[in-house]
Amino acid sequence: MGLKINNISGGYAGNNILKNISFDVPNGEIVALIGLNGAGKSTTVNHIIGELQPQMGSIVLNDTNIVSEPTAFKSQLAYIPEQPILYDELTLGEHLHLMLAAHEKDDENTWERVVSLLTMFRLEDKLNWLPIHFSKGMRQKVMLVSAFMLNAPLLIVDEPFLGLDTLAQRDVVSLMKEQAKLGNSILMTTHLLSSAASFVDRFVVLHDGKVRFVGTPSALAEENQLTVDHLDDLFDLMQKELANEG
Ligand SMILES: Nc1ncnc2c1ncn2[C@@H]1O[C@H](COP(=O)(O)OP(=O)(O)OP(=O)(O)O)[C@@H](O)[C@H]1O
Repeated sequence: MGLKINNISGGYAGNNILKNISFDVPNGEIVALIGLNGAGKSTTVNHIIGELQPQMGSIVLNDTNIVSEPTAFKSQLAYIPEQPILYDELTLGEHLHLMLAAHEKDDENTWERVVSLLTMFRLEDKLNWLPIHFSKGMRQKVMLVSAFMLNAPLLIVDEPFLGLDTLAQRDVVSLMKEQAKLGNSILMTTHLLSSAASFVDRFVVLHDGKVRFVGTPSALAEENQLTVDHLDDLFDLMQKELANEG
C-alpha cells in the first residue's frame, strides 16, 4: 500500500498540465519526484495535498481515496512546503502545540519527540521566539520539526535541502530514512539528483507533464548512459530534448 497515483490528469483552471500521471510511493520507501523547471512537480504535489482536483484518475493513500474521504486522507499526511508558512503572532512553542492539537497528538510522548527534534536542529531554547526572529534556515527547520514530529503515514517534502546548512541536510536525510524504517512513505521533490541518488529508493522523472521514468537511481543512470555520480547531467539531456521538440 502507501500512496497510489493512478492515471491523473489535471492542472489549473484552463491550463491542463498533467497528462496521465501514474506512480506509487510504497510504505517504507523514499521516492524523489524530479524534472526540469515547469515539468509539473509542484502541480503533482498540489493534487496530492488536495489543493487541486484532478479531472480524471485517482489518488489513494493506504486505501483512503482523497475524493471520497478527504479528511481521513489529509490526517495521514505531513507536508513540508518549499516556502515556510508560519503564523506571525505565535511563538515556536505555540505553533508546535497548535499543529499537534490539529492532528490530535498533543501528548507527552509526542512532545518528547518534539524536544529531540528541536535539539537536533538547535532550536530547543527558542520555544518563546516569534517567527520574525528566525533566519530563513531556522524557519525551514521549524517546518521540518512540525512535519517530522507527526510520524505521518505519508510525508511530502518539497526541496528538502533548500536553505539548510550541511549539518541540517544530513539530519534531514537521516530523519527521512527513519520515517521509511517505520513503514511510512516519503515523497520528495529535488533538483539535486546525484545527492538524492545515495538515499532514495526510486526516482519518478516528470517531463512536460508526463511520467518519463520510474525506477532505481542505478536504473535511471543506466538508461541514460550516465553514472550515478553524474546523474545531474540528465537535466542537460532533457533540456536538449525540449529544445529539439520546440
Ligand atoms: N498557478 C498556476 N496557474 C497556471 N499555471 C501554472 C500555475 N502554477 C504553475 N503553472 C504552470 O504549470 C506548469 C508546471 O509547473 P510546476 O510549478 O508544477 O513545475 P515544477 O516542476 O514544480 O517546476 P519548478 O522546478 O520550477 O518548481 C508550468 O507550465 C507552469 O507555468
